[in-house]
Amino acid sequence: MNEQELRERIAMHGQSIFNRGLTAGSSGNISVRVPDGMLITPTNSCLGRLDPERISKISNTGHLISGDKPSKEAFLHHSMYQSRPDEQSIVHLHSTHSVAVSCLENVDRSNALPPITAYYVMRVGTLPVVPYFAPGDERLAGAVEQAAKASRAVLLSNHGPVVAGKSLDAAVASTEELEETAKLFLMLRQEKTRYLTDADVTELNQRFPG
Ligand SMILES: O=C(O)[C@@H](O)C(=O)COP(=O)(O)O
Ligand SMILES: [Zn+2]
Repeated sequence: MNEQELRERIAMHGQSIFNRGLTAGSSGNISVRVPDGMLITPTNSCLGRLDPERISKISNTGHLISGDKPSKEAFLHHSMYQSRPDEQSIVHLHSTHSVAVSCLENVDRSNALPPITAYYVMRVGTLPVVPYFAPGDERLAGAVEQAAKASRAVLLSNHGPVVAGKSLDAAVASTEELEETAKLFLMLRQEKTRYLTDADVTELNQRFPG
């Protein structure tokens, strides 16, 4: 996809995400790598009403090349790309059930969600939880960079998910699957539940690597 097509696809996904209530107001941000840096949604923009021409383009050193002022989380996207050189896109949302899990006191901070379904294991895998810092706090960079070495998805405490993918479509699909699994996890909290076993997870990772 060329840069113009990527801009249009960011706007298309933003609108779809917003229209389905997966993030509200001006929350969330989306980025895609381009050869000379990244495209990222402007700060305070509503994902449902993005203008492809105004999407920010920033260099690999963090300088604005064109478009509106970038998301305040651009540094966080940059850190995640550093940890995951094969990933091409990152999505951060305030999707309700994922945010709810990020607020639980006794969540497993090495992996917030159990393997409930095969598709979750294939699309997300593990979900380390990063300590709380205010949005835009640069201390998030180091924490996310470290956590993302082992997982394409991280959960920011009392905030929400950040998910990388090998394409924009893949990053969006993984973020949606994470949200559905967070919802199932919360629905099943009072129920005796059979999660997938370690052997099931190993088999899935062998059958569907990457
Ligand atoms: O929660 C926040 O403030 C940010 O993480 C966010 O979701 C939206 O920030 P901008 O991308 O700067 O609009
Ligand atoms: Zn946020």
